[in-house]
Amino acid sequence: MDFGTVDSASVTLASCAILLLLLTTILLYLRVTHRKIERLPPGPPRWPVFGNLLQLGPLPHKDFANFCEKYGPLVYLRLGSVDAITTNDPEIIREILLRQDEIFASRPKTLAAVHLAYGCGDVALAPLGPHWKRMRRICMEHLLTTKRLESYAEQRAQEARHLVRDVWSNVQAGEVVNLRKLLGAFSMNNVTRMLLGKQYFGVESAGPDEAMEFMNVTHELFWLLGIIYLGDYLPIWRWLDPFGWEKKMRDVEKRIDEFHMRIIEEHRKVQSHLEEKCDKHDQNFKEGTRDFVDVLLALPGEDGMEHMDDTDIKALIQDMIAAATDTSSVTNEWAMAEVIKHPQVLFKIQQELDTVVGRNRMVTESDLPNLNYLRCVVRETFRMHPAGPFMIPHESIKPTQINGYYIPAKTRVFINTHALGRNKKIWNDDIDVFRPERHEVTDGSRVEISHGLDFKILPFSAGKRKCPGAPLGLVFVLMALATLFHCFDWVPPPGEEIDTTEVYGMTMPKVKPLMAIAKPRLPSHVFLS
Ligand code: HEM
Repeated sequence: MDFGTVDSASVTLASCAILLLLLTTILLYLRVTHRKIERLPPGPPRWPVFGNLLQLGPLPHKDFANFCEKYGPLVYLRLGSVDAITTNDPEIIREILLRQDEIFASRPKTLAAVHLAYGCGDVALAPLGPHWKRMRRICMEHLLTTKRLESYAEQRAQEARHLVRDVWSNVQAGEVVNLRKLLGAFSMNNVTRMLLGKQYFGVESAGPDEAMEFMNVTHELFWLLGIIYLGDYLPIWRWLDPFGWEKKMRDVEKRIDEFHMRIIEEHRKVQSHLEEKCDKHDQNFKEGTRDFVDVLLALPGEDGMEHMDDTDIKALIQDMIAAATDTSSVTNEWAMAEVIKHPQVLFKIQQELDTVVGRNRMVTESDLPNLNYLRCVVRETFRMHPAGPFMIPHESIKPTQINGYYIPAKTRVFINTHALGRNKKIWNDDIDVFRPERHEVTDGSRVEISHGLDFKILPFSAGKRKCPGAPLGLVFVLMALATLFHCFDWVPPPGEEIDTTEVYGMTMPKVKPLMAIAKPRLPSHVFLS
């Protein structure tokens, strides 16, 4: 044995290890001193390892709002191993979403995003980069175009009539109306008809087994996307996974994928049948009443591929279902709850509807721009009950500064829209009062339901990541509300008050489903037409 050779090998190995240790120490030291030199925004004191995680309760948007109250409009938090900032201030929001959009328009790679959005291969949860750009362009240029959305107008009108018919049958049976159930079905049917060419609720639905499976799996998907999973902040939590949430994510991922795959296969079968029957270049075959899956199946793929990858199609469909259904139905339920709680608001909405629409026909989409008071009601609903309290969290891609404070790369950004709507510096003191009149305009112009120049409300966000479905989302909201307030009078069930306690999640609904009594207010021929 050559002891000399062994010795020199161990010496080299030991030197490498020491060098590595030294380098790591220097890097860590530089990182810490850099942070000390570069002033982080103020924030609550932090615990070792957990940071501020232990200071968060079941309603984190309220905890974050309290931090802003105490430490100022821009607050730094350490959530386990993750840097985070939160704000409820219009100027700082504008800085993040517009002036520094290039830096803050990415998304954190959370475990829910990895498992439930095809490895972040969708639009909404994808990090900033060429894939997100391509998927968003497909949404804007092929799915959510004005022309395509107009082609579904008749389907939407049918769903509005279904909604009225469902309430009407509750009235005939002397039953209390479960508005959560009906508004959920209205949004879901509108979305699935447009996306998949199917309805899952009502008389012409796709069949009870498929509808039930779809309902169960989407319900679990929404819940998992909404939870704050500690494994995203404390890597050790993932080894333990004490509540089995990561296992649940993998289970839902599998079931959703099987569901989407079945839908794609069904569409392929129908398409090849149609191709056999008619000329491929026939305009009717090309345009017909194509749903989103048909459109996506006909698009070319990347790098000269004839068709889009199935995974990309599934990721897009998944995104649209998640982004379009709960957002609109939760907003509708809140608006109905607040209006039923405030009969004087209901009275003013109905006065406007009687002037614009009259009492001899149903509301149509062309009436919606003329309902300025109802538009104020929707703005006020978004102020008090934004669909998602933190929208979808953003992430910074490189270090930057806001108001002279250092913001490290990969900082998670929680824009607190719930607290923005209750920020006393921008709203009057009556922030907890539902008062649509605060949004009224005096120059006769149309009330806009967007962030506007002042960023006082932020229903659909702004900048690169702003909601691409905002015009459609607004039609879902305005159409359901205008129809229900026009056709019926509404009161709470006898002896009950409307409860407005909320539960935290990706969207934030009322704890209890909204129940109310409806009374028809139009002549019966309008209902029967
Ligand atoms: C009332 C209804 C709706 C509300 C309140 C709403 C609100 C939002 C918000 C706040 C965001 C996050 C923006 C950000 O992170 O900065 C978002 C993103 C998104 N929304 Fe909507 N939305 C609604 C309806 C819809 C509809 C109908 C669709 C499509 C059919 C849609 C598709 C999307 C998509 C794809 C994104 C992700 C955009 C991206 O990350 O690039 N939304 N929406």
